[in-house]
Amino acid sequence: MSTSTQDEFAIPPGLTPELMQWVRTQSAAGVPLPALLQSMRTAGWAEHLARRALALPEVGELPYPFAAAKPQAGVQVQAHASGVPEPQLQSDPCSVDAGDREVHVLLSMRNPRVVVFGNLLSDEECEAIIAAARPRMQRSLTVDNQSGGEAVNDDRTSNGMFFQRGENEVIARVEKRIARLLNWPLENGEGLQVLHYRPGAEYKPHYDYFSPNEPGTPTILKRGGQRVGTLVMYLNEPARGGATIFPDVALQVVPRRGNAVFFSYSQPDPATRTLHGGTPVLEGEKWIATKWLREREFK
Ligand SMILES: O=C(O)CCC(=O)C(=O)O
Ligand SMILES: [Fe+2]
Repeated sequence: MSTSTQDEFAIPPGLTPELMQWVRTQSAAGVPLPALLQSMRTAGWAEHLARRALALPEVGELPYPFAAAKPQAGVQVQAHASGVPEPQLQSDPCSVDAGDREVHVLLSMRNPRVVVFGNLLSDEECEAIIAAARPRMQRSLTVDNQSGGEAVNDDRTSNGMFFQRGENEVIARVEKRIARLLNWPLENGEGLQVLHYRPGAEYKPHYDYFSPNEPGTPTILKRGGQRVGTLVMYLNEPARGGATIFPDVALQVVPRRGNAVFFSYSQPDPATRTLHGGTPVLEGEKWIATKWLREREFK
């Protein structure tokens, strides 16, 4: 008796036909899921009902396709098809052709959108990037009032430097590979940033997008718009500590040379659940290269 047509328009318990129609219209117009969720919260919908309407997993529940809930008709669960970088993973491949290299897919999470890649960089490329960055590292230390010496900065205790886009042959090759892997124009990428963490150094949890409420943000956005994605590439391996963590979903990515963690955010909003940080290095040191991706050309 039940047909797929009826299923498509079935109204989930606790929701109204008007609401579901609104969801379908908004979704078809390309409004991202985090924005729809926020609108429904603002309109007074209970969190579990708002999530039900959007076919989003309950807080603490596994995301689709692991959850029992199926997406509602017209709702794009893959809200990242346009507007943010996204690797080509629709056919569940074990590896992706990034032009000059087969990159392995090690983990794929939908909400937040996180993908862990293996074999993105060769050992030689990691070494070359560290060697070129090392003499240019800036110490992000502050003066310690107590000792008169230098003390580490509270939130970000690594040292860093930026390369120009395409600055040398290795950088240009890697940038081209990233553009292909993430289906995002090379010109929308910021210059590669290299960070070096010594024991005790960390990067406290933060968002990579520019907070809409900060006075300096409009000026920053003139150069290419918002950040919409991040690729953190591991250039070496600390002996202990130094993982990249996503506290909202208790995910911990362990640094492994040549691997990378990618995440995207379709809104500058905590609803994207892309809060992340680098835990303190406990033993050894940690080198990473970060590529931030903007909405438009970054000049
Ligand atoms: O050190 C890490 O693993 C995270 C780095 C990070 O958050 C960033 O570069 O934006
Ligand atoms: Fe970050």
